[in-house]
Amino acid sequence: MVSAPFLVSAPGKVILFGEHAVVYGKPAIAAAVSLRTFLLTTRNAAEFSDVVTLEFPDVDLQYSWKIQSLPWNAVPKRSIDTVRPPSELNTALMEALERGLVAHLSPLQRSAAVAFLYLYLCLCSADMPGMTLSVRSTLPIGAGLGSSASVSVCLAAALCLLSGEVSPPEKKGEGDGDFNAANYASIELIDAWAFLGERCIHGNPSGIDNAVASHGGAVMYQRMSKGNPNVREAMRNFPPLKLILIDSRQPRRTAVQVANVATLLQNYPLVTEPILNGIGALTSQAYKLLLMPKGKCDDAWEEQLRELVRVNHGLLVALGVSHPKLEAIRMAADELEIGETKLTGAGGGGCAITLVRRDVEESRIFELKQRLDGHGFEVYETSLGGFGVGCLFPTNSNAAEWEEWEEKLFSLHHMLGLGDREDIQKTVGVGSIDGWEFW
Ligand SMILES: Nc1ncnc2c1ncn2[C@@H]1O[C@H](COP(=O)(O)OP(=O)(O)OP(=O)(O)O)[C@@H](O)[C@H]1O
Ligand SMILES: C[C@@](O)(CCO)CC(=O)[O-]
Ligand SMILES: [Mg+2]
Repeated sequence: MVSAPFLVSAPGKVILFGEHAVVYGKPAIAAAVSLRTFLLTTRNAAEFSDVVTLEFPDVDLQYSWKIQSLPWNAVPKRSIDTVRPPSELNTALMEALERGLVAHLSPLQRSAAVAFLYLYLCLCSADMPGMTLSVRSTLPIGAGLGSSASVSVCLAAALCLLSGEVSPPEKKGEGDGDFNAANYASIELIDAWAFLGERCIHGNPSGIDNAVASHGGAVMYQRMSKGNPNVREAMRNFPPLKLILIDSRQPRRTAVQVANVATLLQNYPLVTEPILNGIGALTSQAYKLLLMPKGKCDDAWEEQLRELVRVNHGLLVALGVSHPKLEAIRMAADELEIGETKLTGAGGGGCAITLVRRDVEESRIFELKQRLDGHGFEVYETSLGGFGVGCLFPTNSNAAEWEEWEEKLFSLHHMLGLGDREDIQKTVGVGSIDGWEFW
């Protein structure tokens, strides 16, 4: 059990191949991005010791609940011989939460508040002191980069730390290499709780987004049925890919896009199943390509990868999850012969990625960026495959910085503009403050 204040952080992700099909048990490939969510947990002052406060300034939400008035009676009893939470939400608890506690909030705010309350009630107890949990993200919200999963992972990590379900990361010992069994168990537990947060936010998640946000790096992920453990293959020697990440700035909700594909599958199973199988098959091909030793990543290799990007996007269009703005991005990149483009994440708006040909001159990339900017789209600079969930505690040596970034992160109570985002990344970014520890 740790005491506040402390900070946790988790990354967003880019899905390179396989979104939507991954919900139906097909493989998908995703990597962590350098844009991240940060969650600060602080102890409330004495006059607020009986409330838990949630501050989600990115979605304009600040709300306090009296701890004693929360529906503790509806919380399912945990089985004493299982550490991991069940993978299904408890219906009685969900009903108790949605009945009155969050009814007045907008859908954007409500799903995040429900995720928080669900995890808080399951992981904490009615006698916990009053706390404030403040969340800020440098990820665009609802744009396909896994903002919901990075929030869920941060909530799960903070609440697991508060309740003592996980301990802060252990320093890796000599001979441990990258692996430490206790840290691995902690990440698995945070991931499992975050999956329930994702369920609160978008109904039927595959689990790939929270897996990447908690473990970091790049993974091939496959959801298994009938209680079998999901496949999560870390892809360690992920080749450096030249990607442009573009946000169409068309808002959409993953829950809606996933539900639309479910309806298509229900109405036209004979048509939709082969599309999902096709996405699964092309992802398996891409997986083999991405595992090739560096020496074999020649022009032909690159060409095949780009082809798979193009086919993947075509199949997503067939599923009905593209958007005219995403098509405009794809057409601009096609016209300038920059590479192949696909939507990433749930689609219906949000982001696209262009896998850039290695031989393209910088001037053409510059022109693409200018055209996209003219359409009001936003181009992100990000690197792939970074750290997963981590935490930072104030120490004597970082006390001065602690105050500086706390101010930077949490005093800006408005939606992030690009300037703010870059500023925050630079100031608080993992790697720029000493003391961040990763499980
Ligand atoms: N910074 C944030 N503060 C509070 N809530 C957030 C924040 N970021 C995301 N959320 C929650 O996540 C929801 C958006 O999640 P959604 O799954 O629709 O999109 P995404 O995760 O950005 O994209 P994708 O799932 O395609 O990767 C919001 O409605 C909100 O509930
Ligand atoms: C659309 C989807 O496949 C990816 C969202 O990032 C949904 C999921 O896997 O949970
Ligand atoms: Mg999401």
